[in-house]
Amino acid sequence: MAGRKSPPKEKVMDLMSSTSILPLLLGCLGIFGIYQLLQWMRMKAYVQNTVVVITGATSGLGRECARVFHAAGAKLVLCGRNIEALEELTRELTASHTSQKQTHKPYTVTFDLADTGATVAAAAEILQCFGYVDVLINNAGISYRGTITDTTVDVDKRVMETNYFGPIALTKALLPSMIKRRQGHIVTISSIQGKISIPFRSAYAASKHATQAFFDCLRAEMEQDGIQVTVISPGYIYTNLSVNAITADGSRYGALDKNTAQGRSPAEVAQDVLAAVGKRKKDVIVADWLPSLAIYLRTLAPGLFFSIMAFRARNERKSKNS
Ligand SMILES: NC(=O)C1=CN([C@@H]2O[C@H](COP(=O)(O)OP(=O)(O)OC[C@H]3O[C@@H](n4cnc5c(N)ncnc54)[C@H](OP(=O)(O)O)[C@@H]3O)[C@@H](O)[C@H]2O)C=CC1
Ligand SMILES: CCCCCCCCCCCCCCCC(=O)OCC(=O)COP(=O)(O)O
Repeated sequence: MAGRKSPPKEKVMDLMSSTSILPLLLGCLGIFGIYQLLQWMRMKAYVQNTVVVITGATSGLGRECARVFHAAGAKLVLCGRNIEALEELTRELTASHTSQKQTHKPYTVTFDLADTGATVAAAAEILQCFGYVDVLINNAGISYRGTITDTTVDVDKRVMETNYFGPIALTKALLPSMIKRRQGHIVTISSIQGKISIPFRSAYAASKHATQAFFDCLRAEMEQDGIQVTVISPGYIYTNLSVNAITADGSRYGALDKNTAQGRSPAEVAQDVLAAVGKRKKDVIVADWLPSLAIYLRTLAPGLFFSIMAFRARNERKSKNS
C-alpha cells in the first residue's frame, strides 16, 4: 500500500537481498574461516617433529609448554635442575601417547642456569639428543621482592644470572649450529616487567628489561641467517613464581601472591606460546588490557606513569607497615 512504512527488520532484509550483501558477508566469513584454518595447519606443521628445547620444564609455564608442544608432535628436550621432576614429567608425557598423532619420547638435561660453565656444557648435551635444535624456549626464571635499599648486590646478581646471563649463555652456545643449518627459532619468556618497571621488583624488572633488549638485538642480527626470535611478555600467571621468588637477603619469599593466584592459567598461556611460535611472531604481549595500557602510558605519558608507580610504592609501604 502506498505510503505504508515497512518495519525495520523487513527493510534490512530487503536491503540485504537487493544489494547481495548477505552472500557477500557469507563469502567473507568463508574466506576468513579458510584463512584461519590454513594458519592453524601451518602452525601445527611448524611444530610437528621439530626439536624443541624448554628450560624450566619442571614447573608452571614450562611444564605446560612441555605438555602443549608434546601434544603438537614436537621432539622435546626438557631442561631443569630437578631430575626427579623432569623424569616424572617425561613419564606423564610418554603415557599420554595417543594413536591419533605421532608423539616422541622426550629427553631430559639437568643443569643450573645460574652456572654459566654448566649451561655451556649442557648445550653440548642438548645438541647430542637429536643432533640439532629447531626451537629453544628460554622459559626458566625466578622473581624477587624487596626494596632497593635493603637488597644486596649478590641478590641482584643471582636474579640476573638466572634470568639473563643463563639464557643468553645457552642461546649463544646453541646459535652456531642453528646458523650452520640456516634454521632455528629462539623464544624467550620475558614479562610485562620487561617493558615497564614496578616498585619492589628492581632486580626482576631489570633482568627482564635486559632480556628484551638482548633478544631484540639478536632478532636484527640473525635476520640474515634465517633465525627467528620471539619475545613473549606475559602478565600474571597462576604458578609458583611468587612462592619461589627471592627477597632482599636472598631468602625464599615463600608465599602465593594475590595477583599471581588471580593470574591466567599456565595451560592457557602455553597455548599462546605455541601460537606465537607457530605464527613466528616477533614480540607478543600476553596480558589483560591494564598492563597493556600501562606500557602505552610509560611511552606516551611517562610523567603520569611514574606518578602512578610512586603512589603504588607509597601505598604498598603503608600497608606493609600497618
Ligand atoms: N608467573 C607469572 O606471573 C609470570 C611468569 N613469567 C615468566 O615465566 C617464566 C616461568 O615462570 P613460572 O612458570 O611462572 O614460575 P615457576 O617458579 O613455576 O617456574 C620457574 C622454572 O624456572 C626454573 N628455574 C629457576 N631457577 C633456575 C635455575 N637457576 N636454573 C635452571 N632452572 C631454573 C625452575 O626450576 P626448579 O624446579 O629447578 O626451581 C622452574 O622450572 C619465568 O621466566 C617468569 O619470569 C612472566 C610473567 C608472569
Ligand atoms: C589514567 C589511566 C590509568 C591507567 C593505569 C595504568 C597503570 C596500572 C599499573 C599496572 C601495572 C601492571 C603490572 C603488571 C605486572 C605483571 O604482569 O608482571 C608479570 C610478572 O612477571 C609477575 O612477576 P611477579 O614476581 O611480580 O609476580
